[in-house]
Amino acid sequence: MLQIALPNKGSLSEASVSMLSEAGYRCKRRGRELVIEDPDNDVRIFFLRPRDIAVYVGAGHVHAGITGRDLLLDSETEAIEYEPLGFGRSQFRFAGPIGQFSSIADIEGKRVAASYDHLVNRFLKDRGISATVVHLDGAVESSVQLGVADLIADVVETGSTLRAAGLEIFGDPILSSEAVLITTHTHVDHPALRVLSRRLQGVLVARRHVLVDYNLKANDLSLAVKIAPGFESPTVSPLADPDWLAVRVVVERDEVNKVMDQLLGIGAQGIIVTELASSRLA
Ligand SMILES: Nc1ncnc2c1ncn2[C@@H]1O[C@H](COP(=O)(O)OP(=O)(O)OP(=O)(O)O)[C@@H](O)[C@H]1O
Ligand SMILES: O=P(O)(O)OC[C@H]1O[C@H](OP(=O)(O)OP(=O)(O)O)[C@H](O)[C@@H]1O
Ligand SMILES: [Mg+2]
Repeated sequence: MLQIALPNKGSLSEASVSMLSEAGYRCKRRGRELVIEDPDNDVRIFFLRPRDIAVYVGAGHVHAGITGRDLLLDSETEAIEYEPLGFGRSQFRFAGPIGQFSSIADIEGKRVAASYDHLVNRFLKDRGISATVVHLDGAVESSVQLGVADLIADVVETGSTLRAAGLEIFGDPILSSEAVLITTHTHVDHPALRVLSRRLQGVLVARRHVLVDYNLKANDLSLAVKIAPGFESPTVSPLADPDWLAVRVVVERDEVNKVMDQLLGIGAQGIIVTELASSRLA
């Protein structure tokens, strides 16, 4: 039975459950259940603190998990990134009071507040900078105002928490993070992990694409295929009127409005867009 760990709270929690549900696993909690059995898929799901997931997976007791790349790297365990999952994107960055820091070199000799101490210590060591990392559990942005640190290193998404604390980012990002599927070298070839990964990829591809249907004069088909070639080739069906065709094609979500404008430009009619629920396209 494949054992999977999901975040029980925090920014990645809801999105992890949604993604696994869309991939066909039973993982919606009715109350505060810590473990859910999914006998149909031969899977057991554990809800654990986001920071602890790499620890359990790294120790080999749980075969796989979803956590942030930043938490994985900070954990310094045996856990490895299996694949990125395209949500929970953030950057891990240094920030200080406005106007006081401009480059990483300015950190020398200063106190850096962080919850991700290993990540920060490694980054500074690699650059030959010595500084004191002050460990805090959260709300790191308040540490400068309250006098326990000169600057911080923390997760930044919109930047609004930083701004509210009178801080600004400086220097290169320490890390670009997102939710990742993790495992260990021991379990990397587990057949059920392969199935999980294929299903998650199916959800990811479906999220990135939409289905476009339209009618077109048969003579214009080659122009339409140039505009939207699809994964392999569009599906073309005859209409009752022999001069016209019905075309169905998969299009990247980000491109769909441009594609519809161009199809309209070559005379396509009745263009409609449909969401994909899941896929096995790639
Ligand atoms: N605002 C955010 N936007 C995107 N991802 C975030 C954000 N805040 C945290 N994360 C990501 O979520 C993970 C950490 O989860 P989070 O901070 O929500 O949980 P936590 O800190 O353990 O919980 P809590 O903050 O309640 O103690 C990290 O991988 C981080 O990159
Ligand atoms: O750039 P923003 O969109 O403002 O988001 C970043 C903030 O979100 C996270 O805090 P979280 O809610 O996890 O609280 P915590 O610091 O107590 O962990 C992170 O630690 C930052 O404080
Ligand atoms: Mg947090």
